[in-house]
Amino acid sequence: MGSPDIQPPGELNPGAPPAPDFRAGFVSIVGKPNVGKSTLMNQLIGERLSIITSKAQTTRHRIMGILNGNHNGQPFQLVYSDTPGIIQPKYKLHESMMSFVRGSLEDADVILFVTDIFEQHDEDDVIKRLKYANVPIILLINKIDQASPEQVEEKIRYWEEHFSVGGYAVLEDESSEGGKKAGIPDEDSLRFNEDGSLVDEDDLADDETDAQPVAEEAAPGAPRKATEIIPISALNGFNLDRLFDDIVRYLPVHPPYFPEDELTDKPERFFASEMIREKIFLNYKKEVPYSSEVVITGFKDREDMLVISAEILVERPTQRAILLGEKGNMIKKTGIMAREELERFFGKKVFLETHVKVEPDWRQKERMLRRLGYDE
Ligand SMILES: Nc1nc2c(ncn2[C@@H]2O[C@H](COP(=O)(O)OP(=O)(O)OP(=O)(O)O)[C@@H](O)[C@H]2O)c(=O)[nH]1
Repeated sequence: MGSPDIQPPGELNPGAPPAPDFRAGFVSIVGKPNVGKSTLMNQLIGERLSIITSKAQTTRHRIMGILNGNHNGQPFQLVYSDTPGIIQPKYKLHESMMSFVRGSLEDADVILFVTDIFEQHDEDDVIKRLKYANVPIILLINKIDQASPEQVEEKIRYWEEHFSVGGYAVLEDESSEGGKKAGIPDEDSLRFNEDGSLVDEDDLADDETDAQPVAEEAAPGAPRKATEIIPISALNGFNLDRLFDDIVRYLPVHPPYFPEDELTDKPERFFASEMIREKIFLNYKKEVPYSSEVVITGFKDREDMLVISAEILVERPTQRAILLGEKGNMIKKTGIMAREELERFFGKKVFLETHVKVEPDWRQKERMLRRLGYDE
């Protein structure tokens, strides 16, 4: 099963007024580090906007990905926000990262709370942040490709107890039929009543035929719970059609926020620095990736190629030595990998030059962090 099948926008003509039933909204993807938030966003968007590595805390910024489309006749614009994994801040950098999470939750029309099947973390800090968000929260159990149906069932039960389903109640409408999935475990067991008990599909059958989507708000100020729980595999695209149906259904009726041709709120330079940073995460161990930051100092779009200059900041001379490697071997390897990735992303030949510079304690310096774009 692949990513959601989305029709091109069709009636979204620039300058033309949007359809009266146009739906648009902000969807925030939040959760602990390394649970698969960036993988999910890239799958939902169909573009590789967010960098992905197997190391925790790869994402440092809030990255918006914009998707226009037409889903079962419903024109929509989705503005996804991939956010840094929620952690207890140790550095000023972490505080800024957490302020991106806060900002994305304040804007959200729908929240995707991503957990993974093996997660042993204590998610209380995530739940605390979600408690009073008065919008639908879809709790996703990711990486189920690595689990048995029994393990998935067990995890669903765990989440029913810890963040039980309730709040926004949405009835199925006919248009979602195609999006329903044979899930793991079977789909019926994933529909819940407000009290957290399972929905009896036979009871629903009569109502479903002419039911319209209904979003029932939780009482103002009441602590929020998950609106529903969906097991997924972001990597394999499993259950993402079903998730997509639900996201579109929860979107408010609203005109588009961004022009149709806009893919993201971030400039090209941002993606260039992120791709170089990703290769640093892949090639170096321990503190080095976490102590590194990439600043694009030159970005020239020539007819035949992109000429990109990047400065890699590290905190200590020893880290600079590691980054460079013996006779500059390591930085050369990283540069080649980054250049290849940049060429794929920009669809053009790239000339990349990198310099490694020591900037002591940049992660702790407010002024430096502001310069590096760590403010909302
Ligand atoms: N098996 C499996 N692995 C997955 C799945 N989704 C993500 N991963 C892997 O999990 C790791 C972390 O994925 P990311 O998407 O970077 O996770 P994240 O939550 O954005 O991480 P942070 O940036 O640290 O917050 C990567 O190695 C992914 O390939 C999945 O559905 N199945």
